[in-house]
Formats: sequence, C-alpha cells, structure tokens
Amino acid sequence: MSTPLKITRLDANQVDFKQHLDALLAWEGVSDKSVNERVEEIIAAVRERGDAALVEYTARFDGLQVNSMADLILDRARLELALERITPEQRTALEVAAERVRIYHEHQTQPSWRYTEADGTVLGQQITPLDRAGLYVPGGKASYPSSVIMNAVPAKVAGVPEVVMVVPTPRGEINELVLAAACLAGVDRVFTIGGAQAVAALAYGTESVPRVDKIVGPGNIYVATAKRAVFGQVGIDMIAGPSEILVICDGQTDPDWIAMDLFSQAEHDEDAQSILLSPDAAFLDAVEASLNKLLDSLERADMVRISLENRGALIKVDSLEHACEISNRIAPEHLELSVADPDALLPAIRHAGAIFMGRFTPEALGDYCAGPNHVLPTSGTARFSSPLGVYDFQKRSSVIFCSPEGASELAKTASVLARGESLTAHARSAEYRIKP
Ligand SMILES: NC(=O)c1ccc[n+]([C@@H]2O[C@H](COP(=O)([O-])OP(=O)(O)OC[C@H]3O[C@@H](n4cnc5c(N)ncnc54)[C@H](O)[C@@H]3O)[C@@H](O)[C@H]2O)c1
Ligand SMILES: N[C@H](CO)Cc1c[nH]c[nH+]1
Ligand SMILES: [Zn+2]
Repeated sequence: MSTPLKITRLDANQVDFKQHLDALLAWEGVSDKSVNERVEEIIAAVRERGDAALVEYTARFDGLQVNSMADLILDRARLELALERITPEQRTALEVAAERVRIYHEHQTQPSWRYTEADGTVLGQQITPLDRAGLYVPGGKASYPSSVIMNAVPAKVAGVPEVVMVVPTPRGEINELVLAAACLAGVDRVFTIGGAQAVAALAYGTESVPRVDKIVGPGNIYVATAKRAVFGQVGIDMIAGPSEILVICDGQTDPDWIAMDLFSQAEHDEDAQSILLSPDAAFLDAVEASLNKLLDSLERADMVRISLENRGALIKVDSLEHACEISNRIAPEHLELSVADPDALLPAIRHAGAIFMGRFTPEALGDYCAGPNHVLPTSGTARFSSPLGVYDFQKRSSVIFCSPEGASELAKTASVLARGESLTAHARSAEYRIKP
C-alpha cells in the first residue's frame, strides 16, 4: 500500500475555519508575470507575422514541425474520415451525447419579441447569432471530445453559420474522437494549433485562420491568459480555472461512490479541487478510507493525490442547511447533493455552475451526456456567471419604431432631458419631430 493520503480535515465550527477555507479556495491562474509576458509576446508575434508565427510556435510548444500552415488545417472531409475511423460503439456514444446536448440547448433558445403601444410605436428586441465563433479545444495533457460537443452544439443551435475550432496536437498525435465529435457537432474547419498562439490567431486572424467574433472553450494558463488579453478585440465566454466539485452528503451514500466522485474532478489537474461536506463525522472517516483504498487503482493516481492533498478537504458541518451556506460561500463549479431529498435543499442553493441532484447523479454524467453544458463558471465565479449556452452565441439588438404621434410625444420628454445635459443637437433633433 502506498503512503496514506494527506487530505485536509476541517470542522466548520473550528475558530479558524474561515482562514482555512479561504486558503483552500485561493487560486489565481492568470496573475503569473512570466506567463503574462510570454503570452503578450506570442500575441504580438501572431499579429505581426501571422501563419509563420503559428508554424514556429507549433514546432516549439507542441513539438510538431510542419512545412507550412496548410499542414495544420483539417477540412470537413478529414473530419468525416475520423467519423469512419472510430469504433461503432464510440460513434454511438458521441451521437447519443451530441443529441442529448442539442435537445437540452434547444430549450435555451429565445425568440425575438416586440410590442405595439396605443399610438402605433413599436418596441422590441431582435436576436441574431454571431457570424463566426471560434472554439478552443484543449489538447495538451488530455483530449476532450466531450468539450467539442459542449462548445460546438450550442453554437449551432444558436444559428452560428461558421464554427471554427482550434486544438493542439502535441507531436502530431491526432485524436480521431475529437475530430469525429467535431464532425458530428457541425464544426466547419479545424486548425491543429493551440495555446496563446491559437487564441491570438482567432482574435486577429492570419492569412489562413479567419478572425472570429467570439472565442469559447477552456484551456490551460496560457490559453486563459491569452483569452483575457484579447477580450475586447473579440468576445470570450469566460476565464475557466481548474475543475472543481463540491459534494454535500447526508452520510447515506456508499462512501466508495463519493470517493470516486471526488476523484473524478481531481484527475483533471493538479490544481483541481474536490471538497466533501457532511454532518456525519463517521461518514467522513469512511470516505477517507475509501479514498485511500481506491486511489492506487486510478490511471492518474499521482495527479489525483497532488490535487487532493493540496486543494481537497473533508469538512464536518452541523447540518445539511449549514452545508448549503458553506456551499454558497464557495460557489462551486459542480455541486452534488448526494442526499435523500435533494429538492428540499435546492432552494437554499444560490451559487453553483451545475447542481447534481441525488445519489444517482454523479457529476461525470454531466461531463459527457446528461445534456446540460459542462463548460461552467469556476473559482467562485458562479456568483455572477452561468454555464456556457445558446445565449453566449447570440446578441440582442433593440428595435424602435416611432409613429408620427409617438415621436411627437417622446420628443417632448427627450428635449427636456437633452437640454438638461446641454446637448443641443440631441434636443433639436427630437424637437423637429414635435407636431406643430
Ligand atoms: N472547464 C472545462 O470545461 C474544462 C474541460 C476540459 C479541460 N479543462 C481544463 O483545460 C486545461 C487543458 O490544459 P492542457 O494543458 O491539457 O491543454 P491546452 O490545449 O489548454 O494547452 C496546451 C497548449 O499550451 C501551450 N503551452 C504549453 N506550455 C507552454 C509554455 N511553456 N509556453 C507557452 N505555451 C505553452 C502550448 O501551445 C500547447 O499547445 C486543463 O486545466 C483542464 O482541466 C477544462
Ligand atoms: N469536468 C470538466 C469541466 O470541469 C469537463 C470534462 C471533460 N471531460 C471530462 N470532464
Ligand atoms: Zn470532468
């Protein structure tokens, strides 16, 4: 047996609990000065030298030497080939997942609307999709076909006519499942580039890579830093940090199940965070025993150990209500309510990216195929942001039509307010419409 796992144990009533919790939650992924400098340098090079810079950085950071940018472009025909190359079982799984994600996201579509006032004035809101979206699909340490589906399907449901995808292929290793997912999800073109250089290419365009209106999708610190840097030039969805899971358990779920749920996010990243809250101290002991029993059976045991020892915790709380209060303070990306009656707790949950209800709803099902999006706000940002959705690929335009009568009335109000702001042209523009 390997060394016992040194996971933090806390009691939410201990005097220094707040300090311990704050220390556990502290994570700032895009503040590193050297990373910022490198990313700025990469963005400047891509803006200046376009494709040539992409080819150079791909050789340097992905270990992939190519003669020209043409070798880093995959068209629809190549994506269709990938769909033929995967096994029937894999194809079915991708199709089931894509279809469920599509159906869920179709519920998010919002119609344009308008209403007419008594004098014939019409006011409304017109919804239009982005012209072109850029998807970043991570490919450094692992490949994520599921992320292709989660990013591309809502874009297509929103009506985006052109979806381009970037994905690094370290040492030229192409993941056929990623390409097959892109094919099924309706991606138009793929560029096998990654990191800050791919984000810069999507933001500014190069000879080969078209400039997009919005960049979505998770990535490592270089990707996140680059997305923050190009925001304003293009839209971005969010700055995604490492994965997180918070489990609230009443002590009645099999401890092995909870241990595996905690592992499931810890295996993403050394910086990932897995926390368990329970009012049952004996259950926390049982989960700790399960963690120790099962850890070595994981392919990524080393990464999981680092994540759990640095950022994981098993926390004793007074009650399930107390657990909900702490959960709101954490505002986790994923929250599992592994309790007999999750509906009873739901109204108390105010901040969480996705809420998994009951013992039979492990977070992993949401990662792949339940239907809702797995791109979620992390690092406490669920306080003010939402899962990736159809709305991220659409814009709203206000629509205003004034009848002559309506204009005459509104102009009187506008004139007073405009003169109060000393904006004479505004006032006179309105006043021209006042009926004599
Ligand atoms: N929130 C989500 O929905 C979600 C889903 C999937 C993955 N993720 C996260 O996305 C991240 C993926 O990271 P990844 O590294 O596997 O893939 P990645 O594609 O984000 O990053 C790989 C790229 O980073 C760049 N890079 C690496 N080292 C560099 C260096 N020293 N200097 C400059 N550039 C460098 C390279 O260009 C490389 O192509 C993980 O943290 C994972 O947890 C999140
Ligand atoms: N849990 C990740 C988001 O935090 C998404 C993912 C992809 N594959 C497996 N999981
Ligand atoms: Zn996951």
